[in-house]
Amino acid sequence: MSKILITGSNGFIGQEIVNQLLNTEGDELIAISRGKNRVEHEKDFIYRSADVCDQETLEQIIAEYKPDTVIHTVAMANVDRCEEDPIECSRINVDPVKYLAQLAERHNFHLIYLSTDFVFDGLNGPYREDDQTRPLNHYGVSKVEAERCIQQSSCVWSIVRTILVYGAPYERNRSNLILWVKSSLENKQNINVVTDHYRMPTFVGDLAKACLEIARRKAYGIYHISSDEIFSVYEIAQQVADFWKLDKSLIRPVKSTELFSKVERPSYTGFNIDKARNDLDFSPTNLISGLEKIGQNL
Ligand SMILES: NC(=O)C1=CN([C@@H]2O[C@H](COP(=O)(O)OP(=O)(O)OC[C@H]3O[C@@H](n4cnc5c(N)ncnc54)[C@H](OP(=O)(O)O)[C@@H]3O)[C@@H](O)[C@H]2O)C=CC1
Ligand SMILES: Cc1cn([C@H]2C[C@H](O)[C@@H](COP(=O)(O)OP(=O)(O)O[C@H]3O[C@@H](C)C(=O)[C@@H](O)[C@H]3O)O2)c(=O)[nH]c1=O
Repeated sequence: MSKILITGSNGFIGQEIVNQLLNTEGDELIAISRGKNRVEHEKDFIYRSADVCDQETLEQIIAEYKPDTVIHTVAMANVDRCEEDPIECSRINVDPVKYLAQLAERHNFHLIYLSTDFVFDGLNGPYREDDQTRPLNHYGVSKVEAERCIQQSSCVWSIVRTILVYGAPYERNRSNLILWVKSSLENKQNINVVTDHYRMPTFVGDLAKACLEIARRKAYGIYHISSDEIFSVYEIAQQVADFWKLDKSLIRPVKSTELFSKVERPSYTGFNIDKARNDLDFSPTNLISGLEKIGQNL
């Protein structure tokens, strides 16, 4: 039996990984997040409320439970907040990763780190794993720095980059792009949606499955995990309206410069996912199937 420790287990992606891991046999789970545990499951698991910026506590937890793998999802993932407070962004997004890489060297575990398409500038997508990074904002800079800390260490590592993750969240009060569009249109609210951001949206179940496959297969290096369909965010909103038969006229097309005056985001990302297909048998959920799955879970 392998021991997998997940940081950020109360987060959108963390909760999905926790549930998938508990729903399959074979691995033992240790979960860490800041507050009280917010995942209830019929199967017991070890939960420790801890701040990953607290190095002493982190080392004590690693030394006590001796995980084989650590999946690190914790981040300040609000891009605007990262821009407003780059010091806090670096404290949460970089420092714990640097320390986890050192712990991975000392305690011999496989470190799996969640990263993003925002490491790229959006001028040459879809991107391959070895393409040159060039982040446009502080969030992206912090993720590149964290990636570099891992790559420069001698630990055993995987970096999982992903894009605009959506799905039915375990906690019903949590939102993401699809649920925001759906609920706004249901409530007859007008929304401004960008026509010049192109993404390959990622179904959260696919991402969690890929992280666990990487852990189980000991697949090392960088992995790009997303769908393989490129849409503008405006097209995604249109598809949501079509799928749930909502009023499309409430969706107002706008340019990103009208919406985001301070923080630049990459225009055209998307990933080449051949490596994940080959090494992990990764097979992405398309947007319509993702919407169907959300519909079944709401
Ligand atoms: N969501 C997306 O579309 C994408 C996400 N990613 C990456 O995936 C990862 C996970 O994202 P996501 O699940 O959406 O993020 P969330 O914000 O939903 O989850 C982050 C979790 O980390 C916890 N946390 C934050 N700071 C600390 C800390 N100091 N110590 C312990 N726990 C902490 C939070 O706890 P609490 O709830 O208690 O505050 C929260 O549960 C991130 O690394 C992000 O950069 C990459 C691309 C796209
Ligand atoms: C708030 C808002 C966003 N959008 C668009 C902008 C963007 O393309 C998309 C999602 O906007 P958000 O501000 O939620 O997220 P944003 O910060 O753009 O998205 C990112 O999240 C981080 C964590 C990542 O790592 C990325 O992969 C990425 O998907 O929706 C609108 O069109 N209208 C709006 O009112």
